[in-house]
Amino acid sequence: MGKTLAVNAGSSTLKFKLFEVPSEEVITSGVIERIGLKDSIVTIKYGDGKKFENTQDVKDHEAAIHLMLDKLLELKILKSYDEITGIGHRIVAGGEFFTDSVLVDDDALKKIEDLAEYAPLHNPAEAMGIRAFKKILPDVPNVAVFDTSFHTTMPKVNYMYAIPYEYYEKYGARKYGAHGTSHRYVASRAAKMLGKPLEDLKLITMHIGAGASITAIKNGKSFDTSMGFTPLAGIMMATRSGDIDASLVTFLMEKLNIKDPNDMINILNKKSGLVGVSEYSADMRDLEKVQDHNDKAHLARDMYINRIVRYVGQYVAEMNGVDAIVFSAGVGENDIPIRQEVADKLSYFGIAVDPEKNNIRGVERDLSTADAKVKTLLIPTDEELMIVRDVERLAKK
Ligand SMILES: Nc1ncnc2c1ncn2[C@@H]1O[C@H](COP(=O)(O)OP(=O)(O)O)[C@@H](O)[C@H]1O
Ligand SMILES: CC(=O)OP(=O)(O)O
Ligand SMILES: [Mg+2]
Repeated sequence: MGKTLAVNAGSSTLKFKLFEVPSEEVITSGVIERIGLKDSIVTIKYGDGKKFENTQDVKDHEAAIHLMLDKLLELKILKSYDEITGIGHRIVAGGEFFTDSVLVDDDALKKIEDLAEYAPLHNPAEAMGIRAFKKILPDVPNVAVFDTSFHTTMPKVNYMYAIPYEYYEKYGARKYGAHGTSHRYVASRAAKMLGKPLEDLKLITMHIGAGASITAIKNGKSFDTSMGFTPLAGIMMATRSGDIDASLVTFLMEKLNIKDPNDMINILNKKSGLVGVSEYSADMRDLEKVQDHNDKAHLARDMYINRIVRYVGQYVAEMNGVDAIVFSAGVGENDIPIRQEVADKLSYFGIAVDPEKNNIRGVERDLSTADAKVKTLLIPTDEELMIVRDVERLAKK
């Protein structure tokens, strides 16, 4: 018996769950949303139905980690940190180096920090989280669970870029993808909901939150995914551009008189996507509220939908078919009109969502109409459960 904490640092959020192990009972679950924006939202569920909620500014992930640690004691969820017997950390980039989760020693931590170029918005904050725990609990095992691991099954034809081959060999310039822990989880749930072995299915899983990616899963394995060398590629996101013509980078650097390429990448990572186009907000909730009288907010939502539809179409073609599509993560679990519009635009494939079934947030449900040829599923993701299982598997070795 023990308590394992799963820490999941996203680009705009810090999520955490404290589990009783091995029962996997959730003792506490918390989320700090809108990190770095005005009015961050802190929600912690604990005890028998108790809930702590507060709106306060949380300026970065370091502040979020400290807030989480303080609240665990303040709310008397823990008497002391010593009750924690294992910690699992979500790490976005593992490159070709980490094909599975690992127990974090000094070498692994250094490697995670060295991989920062592969996920600049994520790995530094996530490594900082590991360091924070190593400091307060030096003898408790930390396990790193990588977003990229699930995608290591992608065939070469799908992960290679059409650039000189030696850049792949020398520098690891290839597609790695992200959100693998989430895609893996929702795919296994989808197989259960469909009552079929995962190995027999073609699925398209849409993890659409602040960061967003779409994965083609064939025979239970990641076959292709929309994120690239870093999580900047693929569909449009909260603050990230998604796919653009690479020539725009140098063209805009010249126009904007930008000398440091990192400053340009920073614009594409942090000032683009929904917030860049709408000039209003990175949060879909804000855009939904104003879209009727704000043309740019409306355009941003329409572009977001268009990019999802494009990728689903691409993956239906690449897998030569699809059995089900899955909506998950912040937008996928909560934005009812976006789910409906995406499905309506994909009707050619036999995708059809029943508006009544779709009128729901955050629960597992088959949203399809009775005559839909391809199922549409709503599956809330649970990266933390996958993380805690890997802690159990590796810390006991
Ligand atoms: N009720 C809602 N309606 C529409 N969008 C929502 C809603 N709740 C959350 N979201 C969207 O989900 C995003 C957060 O997604 P999430 O997957 O939790 O984040 P992260 O990518 O940081 O892990 C928010 O930025 C917001 O756009
Ligand atoms: C990889 C990534 O974009 O993660 P998140 O959605 O949590 O920001
Ligand atoms: Mg996330």
